[in-house]
Amino acid sequence: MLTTLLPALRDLELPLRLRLWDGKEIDIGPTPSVTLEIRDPDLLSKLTNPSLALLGGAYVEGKVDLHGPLEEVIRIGDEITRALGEGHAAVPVRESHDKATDAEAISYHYDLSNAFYQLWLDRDMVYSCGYFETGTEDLDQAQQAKLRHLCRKLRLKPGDRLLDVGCGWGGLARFAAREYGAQVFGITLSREQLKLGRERVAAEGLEDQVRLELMDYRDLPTDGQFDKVVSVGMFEHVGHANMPLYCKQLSEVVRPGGLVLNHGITSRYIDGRPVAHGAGEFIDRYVFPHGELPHLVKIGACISESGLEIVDVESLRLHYARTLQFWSERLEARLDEARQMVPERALRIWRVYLAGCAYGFRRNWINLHQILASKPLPDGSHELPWSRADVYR
Ligand SMILES: C[S@@+](CC[C@H](N)C(=O)[O-])C[C@H]1O[C@@H](n2cnc3c(N)ncnc32)[C@H](O)[C@@H]1O
Repeated sequence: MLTTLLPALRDLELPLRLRLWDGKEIDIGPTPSVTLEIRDPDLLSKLTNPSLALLGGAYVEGKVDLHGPLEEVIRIGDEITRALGEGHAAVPVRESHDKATDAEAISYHYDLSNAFYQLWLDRDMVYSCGYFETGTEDLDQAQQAKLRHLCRKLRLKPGDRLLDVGCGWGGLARFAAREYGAQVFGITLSREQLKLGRERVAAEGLEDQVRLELMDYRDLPTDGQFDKVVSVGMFEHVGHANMPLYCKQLSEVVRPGGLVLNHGITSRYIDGRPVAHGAGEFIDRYVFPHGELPHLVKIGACISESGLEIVDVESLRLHYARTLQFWSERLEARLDEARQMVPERALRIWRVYLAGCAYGFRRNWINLHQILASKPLPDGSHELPWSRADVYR
């Protein structure tokens, strides 16, 4: 098998060294910066037709070990896959989503360990794309700027009733209450998030303003009681099939004249098929089971069909690449501590996922869009100012 694989790899001139199960080392190019240690001989035959799902899966299952900077490992894995991989056409995923399946998928990812997430997220544990106003900010600054950006787009003011759909550990809810005087109701499907989220609300003495609950978006009261609705990094879990229902919920929970802001990852492809070369397959199998990404035009269509009027759209793709780069570097710097918090298998999954997604956003495999929509008043007017100038003041 090596006789087929080695010439093909050598043609790519990658700074890669192979270390075989018997200790033998083969340099693929000059001055290798990355060593791929193949521990399972059966893997060799599969490497003649690799995919990112195969490589990532082999690492997670301990069939290979990776040595060298993770960013470089991912780049080399992508180059090998693109050059040698074939027959990995990505097919659009259309899974059915019910409450029980979604709750299980959410628990798998978000109930992993609060301590682990605390290790590499910012101080407010915001688990979504940051906002870099100049590109020189650190992670804490970028996440605070993102929370402010969201609140400004929502034109949040004291006393506003804000619903945060998929509130995570409550960072935005506390920010909106503390900085803008809003009354916030946040929902999550993760028990661990809820526990720590509530502790943090109490620690800040914000119980009168912030209520966090374990609730599915499908169970929200649809009586238009909220002035503003925000959903950040949540709709990736909804699924194509339920997207119209999700948008209908957003439209029905907000009062006429109110605003809805949806912030989330969007597909590069109109049909929402996963990223090529097996990256999407890896994410679905190991990271976000049942996650599905719609294209901007699809979520846009659903929002419009729900009766909301889209008033502003912003892409933050490179902001997410940078955020993920921070998360990945912060985790890489604290691997020994992380090993005390989660099983080795989970650590391997999260390492590949964070570095891989940073790479994917940088390469334009996926995007991130903030979509601001207004629920028109009966006469068709809305409550927004004439320009966006106030967002940047
Ligand atoms: C990536 S986290 C984002 C958390 C938070 N918005 C932030 O930016 O830090 C996704 C959140 O969506 C929530 N979520 C996912 N599916 C949900 C559902 N069906 N109903 C309610 N919340 C859900 C998860 O529990 C989690 O809190």
